[in-house]
Amino acid sequence: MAKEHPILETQDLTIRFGGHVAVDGVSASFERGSLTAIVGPNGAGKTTYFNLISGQLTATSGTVLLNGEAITRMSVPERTDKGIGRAFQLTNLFPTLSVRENVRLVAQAKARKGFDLFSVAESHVELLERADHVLAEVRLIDKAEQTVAALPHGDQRKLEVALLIALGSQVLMFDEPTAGMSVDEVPVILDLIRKLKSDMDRTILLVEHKMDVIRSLADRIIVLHNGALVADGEPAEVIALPVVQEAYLGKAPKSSETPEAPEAA
Ligand SMILES: Nc1ncnc2c1ncn2[C@@H]1O[C@H](COP(=O)(O)OP(=O)(O)OP(=O)(O)O)[C@@H](O)[C@H]1O
Repeated sequence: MAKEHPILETQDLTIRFGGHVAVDGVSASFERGSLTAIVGPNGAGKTTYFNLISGQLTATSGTVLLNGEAITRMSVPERTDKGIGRAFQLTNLFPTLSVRENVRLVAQAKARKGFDLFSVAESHVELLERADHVLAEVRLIDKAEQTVAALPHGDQRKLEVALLIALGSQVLMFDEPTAGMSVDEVPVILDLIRKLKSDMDRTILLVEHKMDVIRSLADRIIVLHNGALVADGEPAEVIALPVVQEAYLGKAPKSSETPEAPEAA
């Protein structure tokens, strides 16, 4: 049997801004159902790497593959259609409509896009059922009737994730998902991310600075430094590396220690 492609892969992915190489030959592959945290000091290239995957930026060289298909030159909407879901970038919430209607409208738009002569258009009831299924998945079903404008911030974020799922996102990307959240909203969103992985087998990429968040969620950590991938492995193994200790805990590596990765690129 042919080997299954990793759901997402970057091969020698590079972007230059003038003379500055912000992402420098990053090769990494992501298995279905995995949760990978991408870490590194400020300016390491984490958000730029995200932008290259989701399409906000186009690589100078290298390739992004989704299910084995090159998406490197595709626009953001094309990548979204293919299954890349970047969280908290949606501006198309309808604040005066209910939570359920918001999800239904996205499910409907998605169904229309996939419509062809041989497919059967889904009925309104089927779309509502689909919407409720997604809302149950993100633990927002009990708020289905509420208008979006009345939702607390944490629930609006859940709804945004629901919309990505309704759009068919296979890879969910979170760039500092707890930034700007109140203390009681943080566990809500962390719990959601955990459930997306464990209950729904989604593939999750997370840019995060907070080590406690990373420890509690990630099953793999990738470290970027000056745009390059310098470490890639299990959380405990990677966190113990001098390069990570230095960047996150302010501990300078001893001169005898070389910041080598278990699986350096
Ligand atoms: N559009 C751009 N034009 C020029 N330089 C850019 C652009 N986007 C990013 N950079 C530069 O690329 C480098 C990587 O930036 P990036 O925002 O990806 O880092 P980061 O690891 O996400 O940092 P932080 O943790 O502070 O968010 C930085 O030096 C930044 O100034």
